Amino acid sequence: MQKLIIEGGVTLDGDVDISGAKNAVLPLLAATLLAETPMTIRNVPRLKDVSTLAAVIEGMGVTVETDEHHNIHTNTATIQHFVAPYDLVRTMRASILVLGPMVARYGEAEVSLPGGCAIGSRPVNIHLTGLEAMGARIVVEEGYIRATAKRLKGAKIVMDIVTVTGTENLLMAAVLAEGTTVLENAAREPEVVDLANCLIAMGAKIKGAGTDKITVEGVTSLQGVDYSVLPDRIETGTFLAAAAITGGRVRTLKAAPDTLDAVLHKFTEAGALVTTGADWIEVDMRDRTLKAVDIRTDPYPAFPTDMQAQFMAMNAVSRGIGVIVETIFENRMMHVAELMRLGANIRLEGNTAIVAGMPYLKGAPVMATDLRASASLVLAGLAAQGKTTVDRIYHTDRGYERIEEKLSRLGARIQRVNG
Ligand SMILES: CC(=O)N[C@H]1[C@@H](OP(=O)(O)OP(=O)(O)OC[C@H]2O[C@@H](n3ccc(=O)[nH]c3=O)[C@H](O)[C@@H]2O)O[C@H](CO)[C@@H](O)[C@@H]1O
Ligand SMILES: C=C(OP(=O)(O)O)C(=O)O
Repeated sequence: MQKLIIEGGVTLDGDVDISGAKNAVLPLLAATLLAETPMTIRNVPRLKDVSTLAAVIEGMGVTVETDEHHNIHTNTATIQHFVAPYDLVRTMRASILVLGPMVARYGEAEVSLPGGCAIGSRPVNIHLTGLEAMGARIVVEEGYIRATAKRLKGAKIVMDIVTVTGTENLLMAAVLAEGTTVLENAAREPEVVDLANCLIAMGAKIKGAGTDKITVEGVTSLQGVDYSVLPDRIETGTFLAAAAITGGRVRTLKAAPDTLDAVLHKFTEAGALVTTGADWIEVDMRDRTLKAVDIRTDPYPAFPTDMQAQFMAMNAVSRGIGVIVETIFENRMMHVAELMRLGANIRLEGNTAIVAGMPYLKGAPVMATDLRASASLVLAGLAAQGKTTVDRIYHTDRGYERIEEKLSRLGARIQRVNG
């Protein structure tokens, strides 16, 4: 198993290129199932999750070619069957995203029930009731969701909870349904908008993406297009946090500043100098004091749960006390115990963490429990005195492309080792 070894205490300084967004490319790959002609997705990050979803659709018979320029080319003409198997789905819950497009276009789909994961139980009931409202017959047996429909029918769907992949799945189902679908209490995340923009380019009729009410007029077919993935706002935020936590300066290039308002506001509140251009963001923490901030996670445009752990690491070495409330996932505080192994002073009360900033952390062996927990441990390791070893970095590789190379170029002493 691979690990990251970090010698902390280096002030980071430099520019870093941001990759395409994991949470945008996954629904876009699923959307290629809707295309009757070949399709190209550009700015694809090289991530484990991308290869997993590519394997899911390839397993169905779709031709998937990845080139050396971060592009994926797909062709659904060769599709043979409609099953997303357990051994792939269990490694990545977002595989559920193939359900909506498959049942919409082919009238049947069989997707392993994703099950829970480290951060929460994460049910998919809203995906399923939404498809049922569109006329799909859903049967859950032997660990699989089997969905069938002659042709989906437009419906008014009010989602109980704001769900990102739920909104995306129902959006991809609605584009080929007969008649009008209205998705209420829809997720407003930039990745939902990116998917809608791609679907519109493919020929879909969608209004309201980016608001909580999305209206879709179904069409009978969609064509493949050439589409470039939105920059990853969470990778961006993580590298900016690396600047803040080491008292340095990092400029993230090929970024999308307008997707990060809530996060940038918190960097400013934490004492950083934040500057932006059309496609870059810089956090400068040199000669400034890092201050603890209060965070409450909520659906977009509020502060994202996927940046909560990284700000926890920042608070751990800041001046003052910061209160962090996680409202999206019931078990997304597993990094607390690991950060405490590095000397962080954190009191956990349910889904609230009270973090008292310490003058310094000290390196230690720690274990990643999930993707963003791993990012918080890397950040804490960059700030800590001495050596930190982060184990189980297969979590990191799900969502960060060559994190150690990108951080090394900013001056970090970090290396990936086997065993
Ligand atoms: C691939 C992807 O895009 N992943 C993101 C997506 O995950 P994902 O789409 O899985 O997260 P959701 O937005 O669906 O989850 C929000 C909350 O709704 C609950 N829920 C969801 C669906 C459902 O049918 N029933 C239900 O109860 C979940 O358990 C959770 O408590 O949004 C999350 C919240 O911003 C992010 O942390 C993830 O990085
Ligand atoms: C929770 C995350 O991803 P996923 O939904 O793919 O587990 C994440 O990106 O932080």
